[in-house]
Amino acid sequence: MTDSLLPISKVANTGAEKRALSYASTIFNLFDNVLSTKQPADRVIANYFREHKKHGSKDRRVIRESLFGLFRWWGWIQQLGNHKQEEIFFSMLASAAQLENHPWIDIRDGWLAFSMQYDAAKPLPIPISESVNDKLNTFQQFSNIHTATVEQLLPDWFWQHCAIESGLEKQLLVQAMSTRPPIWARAQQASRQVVLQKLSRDNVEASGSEFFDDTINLGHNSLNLNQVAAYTEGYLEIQDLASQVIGQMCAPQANSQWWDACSGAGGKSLQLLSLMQHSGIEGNIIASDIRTHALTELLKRAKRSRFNHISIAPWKTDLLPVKASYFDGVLVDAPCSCTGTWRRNPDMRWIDDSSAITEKPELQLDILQRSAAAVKVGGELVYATCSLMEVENQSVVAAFLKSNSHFELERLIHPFTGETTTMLTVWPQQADTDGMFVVKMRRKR
Ligand SMILES: C[S@@+](CC[C@H](N)C(=O)[O-])C[C@H]1O[C@@H](n2cnc3c(N)ncnc32)[C@H](O)[C@@H]1O
Repeated sequence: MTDSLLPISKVANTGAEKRALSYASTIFNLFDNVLSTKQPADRVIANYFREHKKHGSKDRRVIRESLFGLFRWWGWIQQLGNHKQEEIFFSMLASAAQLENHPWIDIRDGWLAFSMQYDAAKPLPIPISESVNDKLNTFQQFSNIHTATVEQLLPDWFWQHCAIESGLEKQLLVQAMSTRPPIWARAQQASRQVVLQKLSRDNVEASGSEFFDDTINLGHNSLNLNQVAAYTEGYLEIQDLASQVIGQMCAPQANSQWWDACSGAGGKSLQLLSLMQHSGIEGNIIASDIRTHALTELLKRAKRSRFNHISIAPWKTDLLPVKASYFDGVLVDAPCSCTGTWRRNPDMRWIDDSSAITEKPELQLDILQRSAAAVKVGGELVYATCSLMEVENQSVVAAFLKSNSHFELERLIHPFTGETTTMLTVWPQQADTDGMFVVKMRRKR
């Protein structure tokens, strides 16, 4: 990471102002690096902390949360002006801290004191409600930018590709996209009740979910999983609830043969194994990916969770790495724009552009076509993405079915809304999750 310096002329008079200046220059460095290199903020911040060991846990939290706050509200605060100008950057930091209701009021007020909005007679109100409309009002008053709108929190190119038309639905989506979802996980190798007891012994706050009987909600507290016995002993896997919907829609039968054609490090492969176990005898899973190191990680996770019926078959060429017409089920969890995971990575909505969406459908259709050859007659083909965009979802499936009339769509019941559909989108606002898309097709002949 190259050092990017905020030109600071302000002089700190109090301890809080000194800390505010010091945090501001670190956050500016990170923020400017993310924008200029277009590398994910998570990676930039992890590299920075690896190289700068001086920061304690509170520093790390202030820096991390403030950086993510800037990206979460960037659609509004970028209208304050050029972030490379000192007073403007302080205004941006103070706004983001206020919109996020950060608990470090002294730091926020330090930034406010150096900002172009500073007026000693007008302290910032705390806290503001979680409603995105209330936040918009507060921002408009603070900045005097009365043209700011709720939709601006997501980039224009997102709206150009998004099927949502109703104003209310848009608002609900932005409301969800402006907050972080809880950490969702799954119980495996034991009932949820047993896993919740194990978590409680380690003082980890957790609860069940009404939707699936193995889902666990770990809330918003940050966790060091290596100190959580339920995790190290393989009884707990972190997996967003929307992602869990995909395994649930696969609904693998006992003793069935599944191929996870884009397995990555195996989030869904492990879920499929766990579901098979629930329903009786564990079947077999073969996991494939073009990234062999992800498959190595998958084998480590499977070992920790004591799942034996899994093997790997990396894609080395475009030729099928597994037997043709053999599997009861094939899951294609295709590479995509990841717009459904923007709640956890708010930087991605500003460092990506529309090519993140428009470049993927050709590859998605190609992987789906090639993988379909592995499904046996009567077997199932599941296509999934963590995208919310029609061009990566419904359009890819329609193009596939047009030239593969031996497959037909199956009906699915949306687990959060009860709606029956053939093309199931999980929207983040439905159950406080990421966004996902899933379709199930059956091979007729
Ligand atoms: C959405 S991720 C999969 C996530 C994974 N299923 C999980 O649940 O953790 C998509 C995966 O597709 C893989 N991929 C990309 N291009 C591919 C290709 N041409 N063939 C097979 N896999 C590919 C990526 O390496 C990535 O791991």
